[in-house]
Amino acid sequence: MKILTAKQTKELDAYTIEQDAISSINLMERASVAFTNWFLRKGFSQNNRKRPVFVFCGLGNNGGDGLAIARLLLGNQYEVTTCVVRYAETTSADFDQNYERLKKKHPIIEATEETHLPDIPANAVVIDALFGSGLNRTIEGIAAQAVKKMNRSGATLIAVDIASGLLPDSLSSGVIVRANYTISFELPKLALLLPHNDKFVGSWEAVSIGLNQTFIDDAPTSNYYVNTAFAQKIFKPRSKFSHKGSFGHALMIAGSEGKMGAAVMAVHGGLRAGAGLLTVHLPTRGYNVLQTALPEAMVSLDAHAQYVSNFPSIDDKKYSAIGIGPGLGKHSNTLRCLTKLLEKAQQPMVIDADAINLIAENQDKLLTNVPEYSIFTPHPKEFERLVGRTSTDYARLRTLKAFCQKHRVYVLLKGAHSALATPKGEVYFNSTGNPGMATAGTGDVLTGIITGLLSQRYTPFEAAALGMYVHGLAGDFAAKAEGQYSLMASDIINYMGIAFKTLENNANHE
Ligand SMILES: NC(=O)C1=CN([C@@H]2O[C@H](COP(=O)(O)OP(=O)(O)OC[C@H]3O[C@@H](n4cnc5c(N)ncnc54)[C@H](OP(=O)(O)O)[C@@H]3O)[C@@H](O)[C@H]2O)[C@@H](O)CC1
Ligand SMILES: Nc1ncnc2c1ncn2[C@@H]1O[C@H](COP(=O)(O)OP(=O)(O)O)[C@@H](O)[C@H]1O
Ligand SMILES: [K+]
Repeated sequence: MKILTAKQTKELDAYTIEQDAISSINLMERASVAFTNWFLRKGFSQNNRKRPVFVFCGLGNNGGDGLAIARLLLGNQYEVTTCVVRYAETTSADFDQNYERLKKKHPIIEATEETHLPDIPANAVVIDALFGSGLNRTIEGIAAQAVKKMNRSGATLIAVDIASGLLPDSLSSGVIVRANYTISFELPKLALLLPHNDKFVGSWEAVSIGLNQTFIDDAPTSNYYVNTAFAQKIFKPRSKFSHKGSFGHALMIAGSEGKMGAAVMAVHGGLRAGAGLLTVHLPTRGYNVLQTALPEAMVSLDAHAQYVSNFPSIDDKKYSAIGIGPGLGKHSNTLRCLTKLLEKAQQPMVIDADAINLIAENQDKLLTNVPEYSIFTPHPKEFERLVGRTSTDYARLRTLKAFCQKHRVYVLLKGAHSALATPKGEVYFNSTGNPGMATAGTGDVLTGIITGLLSQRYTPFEAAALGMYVHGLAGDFAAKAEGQYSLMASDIINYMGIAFKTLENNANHE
C-alpha cells in the first residue's frame, strides 16, 4: 500500500471527482459515512448509554466532514454538541453546504473567542474536525484555544483524517490534538507511523472511501505500508513435489558465553520460517543447550568455548543464506572472524545485534566489504551506533534512506511500525506487531525468520518484508491469546505456525 503526501492526496481527491463522476460534496459524505460507520462499530457507550459527543469543526473540508458526521450521529440517536471554530472569515463550499443541512435541525455553537467554547465533560467523546490534510502552518488564536480545551478535557478524542496540528508528512510544531484514535481516509499518512507522533495519533485506522485506484497506482512515492495484501503477494506456497533441498540451507552464526539463548531463538525462528536445513555455528559451550532445545538443527562447533572465533567453509556455496549476530558478543577474535567472513561472503547476509555493533565500531574497515543487498536489522540504538544521532524522526528517515543508497544494503530499523529501507531509497513500514514484543529475544527470532526465508530463495527484499510482517503477525496472535504483558520471544515462535497458515490459507483461496 502506498503512502502519499498531502499534496498528492489533494490531487487524488480532485482526480476522483473528475474521473469517477462523483461530486465533491458526495465524496465528503462518503468520507463522513465511513467515519461514522467506524464510530458506530465502536459504539462509545457507558453503562448501556451512548456517551455525549462533541464535534469541533474548522472552516475547510475537514470541518465539513465534522458537520456531516454530527448530522449522521444525530440520526443514530447520539446526543451531539457541535461547535464551529471561527478562526478565519472564509469557508469551503462543501463546509457551507453541510453547515446549512445541519443548521436546519440542530443548534450550532459559533466560537470566535474562548468563552464561546463549550465545556467538555470527561465522559464525552470528542470529534476533532478542525484541520485535516490542508493544515499548512501552526495553529493559533481561537483554534489553538479549542485544541487546548480538547486536550485538557480528559474525554476520548477522535481525529477526523489526522489530529489537528499534525502535518501529514513533515515536522509539526505548536499545539496539536492528542488523539486517542485517528481515522484516516483511504491511505495512511507518514506522520501516523513515526514514534514521536504517537501521543497525537493514538491507535489509527485507514478507512476506504473509494478514491481512484489508477491515480494511486501511478502516483510516485518512496514510502509504502506493508499490509496483509502486500505480504500475501510476496508469500510463496509450497509446491506438491518440493523437498527439503528446495528450501535451501541456512547458516546462523550466533552465541557467546551467557547469550547462547539468543542463538537458540534465532535458530528456532529460522526453522519455523521453513528453512530446509539449518546449521548453527556457535561456541562449544552452547552445544548441549542448542541440541537439547532444537534437535532439528545441525551444529558446527567453533574452536572456542565461549565466543565465536571462526566459521565453517562457505566456499562451495553450500549455504543459501547466512545470518550473523544474535548473542555474538564483541570479542576481538569475533571481530577478526567477522572481518574474514565479510571478505569471503559472496551473497547477501542478514546482519544483526553485535555484528552490527562491530561493524559500527570498525566502519572504515568493514562496511565496504558487506555484500551488496545484505540486510541489517538494528534496533534504534544499534542504528544510532551505525550512523550517529539524529534529531527528529524525519531526519532519521532521511539518514536511513541515504545509508541504504550509499552502501547498497537493506536496513530494517526495528520498533513499532518497523521501517525497511532499500538501496533505492524507498521505505516500507510494517503494519503488524505490538508493544508486548518489546522484550528480550524477539529481535533474535526476527533475524532467524529473515535468514530462513532468504535460504528459500526469497530475494533479500522479499525475505526482509515478509519476515517483519510474519514476525509481527505472530506477535499479534500471541498477544491476542496471552496478552501483551507476559509475551515472550518464544511465544512469537509458537504462533509463527498460525501466522504462516493465514498466508497459506489465503493463497489457496486465490
Ligand atoms: N482528500 C480527500 O481524499 C478527502 C478529503 N476530505 C477532507 O478534507 C480535508 C482537507 O480539507 P481542506 O483541504 O479544505 O483543508 P483543512 O484541513 O480542512 O483546512 C482548511 C484550511 O485552513 C487553512 N489553514 C491551514 N492551516 C491553518 C492554520 N494553522 N490556521 C488557520 N488556517 C489554516 C488552509 O487554508 P489557507 O488559509 O492556507 O488558505 C486550509 O485550506 C481532509 O483532511 C479530509 O478531512 C474528505 O471530505 C473527502 C475526501
Ligand atoms: N511497540 C512495539 N510495537 C511493535 N513491535 C515492537 C514494539 N517494540 C518492539 N517491537 C519489535 O520487537 C523486536 C525487538 O527487537 P530487538 O530490540 O532487537 O530485541 P532483542 O535485542 O531483545 O532481541 C523488533 O522486531 C521490533 O520491531
Ligand atoms: K482533524
